Amino acid sequence: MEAYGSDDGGAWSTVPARSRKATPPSPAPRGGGGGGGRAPPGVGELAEAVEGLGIGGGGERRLDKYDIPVEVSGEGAPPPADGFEAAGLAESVLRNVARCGYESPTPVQRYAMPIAMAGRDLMACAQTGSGKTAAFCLPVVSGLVAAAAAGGYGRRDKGSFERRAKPRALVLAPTRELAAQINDEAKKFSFQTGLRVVVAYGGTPMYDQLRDLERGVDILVATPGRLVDMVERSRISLEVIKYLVMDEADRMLDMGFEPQIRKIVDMMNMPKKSVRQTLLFSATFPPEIQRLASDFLHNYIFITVGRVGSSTDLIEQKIEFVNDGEKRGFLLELLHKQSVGGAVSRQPLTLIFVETKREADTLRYWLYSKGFPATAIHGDRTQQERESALRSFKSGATPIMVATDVASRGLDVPNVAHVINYDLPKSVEDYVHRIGRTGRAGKAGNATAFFTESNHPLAKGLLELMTEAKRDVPKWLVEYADRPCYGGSSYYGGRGRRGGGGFGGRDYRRNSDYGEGDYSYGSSGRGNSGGGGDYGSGSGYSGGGGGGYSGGSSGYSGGGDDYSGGGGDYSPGRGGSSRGGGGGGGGGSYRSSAPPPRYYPSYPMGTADISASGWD
Ligand SMILES: Nc1ncnc2c1ncn2[C@@H]1O[C@H](COP(=O)(O)OP(=O)(O)OP(=O)(O)O)[C@@H](O)[C@H]1O
Repeated sequence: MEAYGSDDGGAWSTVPARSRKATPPSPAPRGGGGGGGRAPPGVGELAEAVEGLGIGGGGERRLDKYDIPVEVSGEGAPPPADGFEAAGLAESVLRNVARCGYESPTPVQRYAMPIAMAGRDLMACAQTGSGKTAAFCLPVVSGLVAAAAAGGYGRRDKGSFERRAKPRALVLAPTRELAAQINDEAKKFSFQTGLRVVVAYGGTPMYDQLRDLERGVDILVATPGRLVDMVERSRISLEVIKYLVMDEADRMLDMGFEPQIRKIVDMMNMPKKSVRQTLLFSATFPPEIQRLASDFLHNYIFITVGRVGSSTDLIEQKIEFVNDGEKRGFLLELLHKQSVGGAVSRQPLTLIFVETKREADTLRYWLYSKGFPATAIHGDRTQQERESALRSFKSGATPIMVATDVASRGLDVPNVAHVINYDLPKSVEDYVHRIGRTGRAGKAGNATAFFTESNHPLAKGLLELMTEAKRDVPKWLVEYADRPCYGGSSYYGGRGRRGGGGFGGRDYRRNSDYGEGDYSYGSSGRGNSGGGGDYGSGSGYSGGGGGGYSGGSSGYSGGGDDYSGGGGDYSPGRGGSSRGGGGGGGGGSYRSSAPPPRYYPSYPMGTADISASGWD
């Protein structure tokens, strides 16, 4: 295992060697005490590590770093489009693309748009921050515009006597904030097309959303709980749905959400899969979830854009071994070091993930007491507080946000400079999504994780992920990964019930004799081209060749820590699998005329937006 390099520099290749006050203990069997006398973090120890971060510096897009292997499987897939025009988007939609400042499509957009425009079902796996939202929104908007022009669907009923709204496109998302974000994007792409986009999610009074629906709807963006509620009250009918989209589809189909999704798709009068068009997108697609998902798809095409098993190269990742009692000290050091001009209140946008809602509040108050402008987002806060926290973070008024997994997926906050996994998640997939809140749309980002003894079951997955991302890996992580993990619940990342191997960036059908018409683009050859494994109950999936990372098992722990109640926000519940791995995409050849990223807010720092709640 010497190939993994030394411990000295930590995981960032840019970080200079530094001395540790104490080396992490050798992995011990569970219950063995763990920590082993590690000294508290010395002043300057992490600080040196942060030196290499480049947080706040520059922000130029690094688009030349990529070889983008692409794998397409399924029969009769149309070739990728070189530009938005070539994808055949309607004129009015092209104008909106230009208004957004998108000059050329991202890799996942190049491949996904022609497939969706050709009317085919699609399962698409591409890296965090690589433009998947536009990849599904643009063909849907364009398709509806074309159908309306051709008189295909007729016009929607505006203020009709029929009180039930009948959307033609339904986009499902796991959290309220993500639904709101997709709604904003879809509205931009629908500008001056005559289409109406409406959002429905829980946590807010239904009345306003119903009023909005009554004015007519073409594209409905919704969280599952609120949608079910509205359909059951006969306020929405799904009978003319032409497009069904699931963003974060692996989350939507894990054990937390699957029953609701089945109800929506199978029991609420939605046209059958051969009639509607179904598009599923995520950065992670574990094979067992792919298998479930295939129930909803008709003769679909699978694409994976980017290297199998990788997080994006744009994110510098570092993993620090800490004892539980040391976390706050380490965190303080990181934050002090990245303070702008030494003022603790002046911070680049930093997202700190913790395990529980209670911890999110505790840490937020503690940081605040130390002078750091911090807010928090989690499922126990009211929707108003959640939205206020996100706004305050986005604007930079409170540049530190402490979050549970409710913020781990999909949220696109420009210029998040640093994601800190104060508590590591239960699965490598969640880790991939969390760190994906930085390093988006071709910009660089940084991620730091605090690894404790109890994270032992995650070691193997993390090791493989970081190796795939060509990051230096500390020796202690290799040792943890090599050791059997006694007593670790299978739910926590290690190889467990579903077996190891694979990450979900590869079409599970290729393990059977399906696969005709498959083709691959690009270089690398890692992961994508290797021999398939076998998927089957109990045996798991062993993904392709050298690079496909394995690790992660699965399980469902019940009782998610962050279910936000009423209205369909997601309950992490750790359902589904923990085999993760970013599927690809990202970077590539796209450019934007958007202004360069601004890492520091330009208003006076430390002036947190204090609302009635006292914090947000
Ligand atoms: N063609 C493009 N040119 C420039 N910027 C783009 C382009 N397409 C998307 N973007 C920008 O890239 C950012 C990330 O896009 P998006 O949120 O769709 O990523 P994603 O792949 O859905 O990420 P995640 O997996 O985290 O949900 C957004 O700010 C979006 O505006």
